[in-house]
Amino acid sequence: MSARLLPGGPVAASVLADVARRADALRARGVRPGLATVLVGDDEASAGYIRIKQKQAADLGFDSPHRHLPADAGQDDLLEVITGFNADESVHGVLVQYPIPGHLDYDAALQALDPDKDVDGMHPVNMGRLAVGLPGPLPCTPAGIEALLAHYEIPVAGREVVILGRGATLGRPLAMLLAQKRPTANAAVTVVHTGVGDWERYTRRAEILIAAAGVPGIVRPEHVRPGAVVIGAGVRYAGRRLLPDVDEACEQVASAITPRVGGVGPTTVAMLFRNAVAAAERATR
Ligand SMILES: Nc1nc2c(c(=O)[nH]1)N[C@@H](CN(C=O)c1ccc(C(=O)N[C@@H](CCC(=O)O)C(=O)O)cc1)CN2
Repeated sequence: MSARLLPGGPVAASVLADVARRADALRARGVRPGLATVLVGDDEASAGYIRIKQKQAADLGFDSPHRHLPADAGQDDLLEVITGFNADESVHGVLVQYPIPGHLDYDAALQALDPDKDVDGMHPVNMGRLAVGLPGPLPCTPAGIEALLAHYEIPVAGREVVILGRGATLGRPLAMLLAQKRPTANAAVTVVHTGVGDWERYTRRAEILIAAAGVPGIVRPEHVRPGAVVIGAGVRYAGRRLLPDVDEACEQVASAITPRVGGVGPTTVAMLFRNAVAAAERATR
């Protein structure tokens, strides 16, 4: 068997088309959506992602003020930039590009953000909203995965979804999202992690297996139930080289699978803009 591929590009395009319509409607009533970005240090990959986001912002007609702090900036410098954007009414969304230099505290920076401007959906208030089912910005990669499954009409409701990985940015919020009572979710979700000695006992049961461990090549064909849908969401980088969690050979066992490059990744950026346009709509209602 060779699995059907599930590229993220068409999913992202459809989300961004909706964002473009909503941004046009905002501008028609005099509101230009504003997405601010913050980069600390000289990480080449992060600078590249910021450029992608700024280009996308320009294409969608967003303002995108940017602050680049030097690698030796202090926590106070970072907090000053964040509180400045919090107070700026022309800025509806703010993101601090991850990673930041090791001497800085990312969680503290996140907590300094106005939760209503948190376009990454990672502020504890927004995680809490997700946990209790209140509306709010959703973490981008989990939201991208839900959108990808819906786009390819892969039924999720009532099915056995196993997530390998319990990280705060991916596995944990994704479990909350896919267990919610909505037509594109409503699954029987299990979260397992690599600290569980026999984690493959769980992954082999999955009708939909989502690899979110960040361990290159950890999911091999023998860990996959034949005919399962496999979503590769966890990645590591060696420099700029992408090292996915899912071994290529899983294509021979799965019925459908995300490509190793161009799978979940592109949906993450689209969801960022969906959160940003929603923040602008909320702030100017
Ligand atoms: N504040 C944030 N920081 C970071 C995030 C984030 O969502 N918010 N995510 C990553 C970086 N990132 C966006 O910022 C990002 C990374 C990768 C991709 C992507 O589409 N990757 C492609 C592969 C491209 C390649 O070959 O390298 C893919 O997965 O197919 C999009 C966004 C960390 N920081």
